[in-house]
Amino acid sequence: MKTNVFKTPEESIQALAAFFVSCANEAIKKNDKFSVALSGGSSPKKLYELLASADFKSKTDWKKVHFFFGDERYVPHNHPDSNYLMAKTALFDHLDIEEFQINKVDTSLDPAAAAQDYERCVCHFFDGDPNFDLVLLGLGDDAHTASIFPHTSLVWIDEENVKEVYLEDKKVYRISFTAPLINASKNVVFLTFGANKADAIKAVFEGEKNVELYPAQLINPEKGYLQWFVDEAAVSKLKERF
Ligand SMILES: O=C1O[C@H](COP(=O)(O)O)[C@@H](O)[C@H](O)[C@H]1O
Repeated sequence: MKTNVFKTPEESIQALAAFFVSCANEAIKKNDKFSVALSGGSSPKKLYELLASADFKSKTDWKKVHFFFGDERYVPHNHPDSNYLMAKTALFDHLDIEEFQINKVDTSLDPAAAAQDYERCVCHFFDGDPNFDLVLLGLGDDAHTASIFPHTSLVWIDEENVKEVYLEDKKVYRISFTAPLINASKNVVFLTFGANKADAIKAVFEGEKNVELYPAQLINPEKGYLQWFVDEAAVSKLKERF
């Protein structure tokens, strides 16, 4: 595991955008395609906008990039909470790509069927043996990642790759990659910044091992490479400094 610490969120995002395109270029050179699972929430929006900017648009062959979603809110695709809509507005709309390159969760199905359908979609893309070139993740203030929230059934899933989860407190469903699918990836990257993430980072890095309470501790790619892109504020509570 490598932790990359930057002074500001902007510097973290800039470095992650550079890593994204180098990872894409390496995969395209080797396999003629690049598979990436995007994260949702608020943190990655600026990353997607940067990737869509003139500086980065020309740095990889976007026609060879296949986009998936590490988690999705169970809402229609035009709903303001939709991770797809955020990525579309910030990134897809600015790239010269085809619709088939964007693998979205079918939220018109019921939650369990949507998860099964997305599981099939992922398995089909990888001929039954999913291993993404890159999975982008965020970290919630409560140490959740993707939609693997504390004290939910998703923490303990070890068979399925994609699963629905009901969040009792928010009264909503989400569809999420499971930890085994994420851990089968070649590269896994957390983008986390801001002082509001300092307690969650401290718990994940230096807290007791308790995946039920801190689900992000589940992330440990078997053969892949785990990296964190963080700012100084996010790691300000750690005893061990980088
Ligand atoms: O709910 C979500 O939150 C996490 C963290 O999001 P952030 O808004 O605090 O950056 C994110 O990884 C996940 O994809 C998202 O759906």
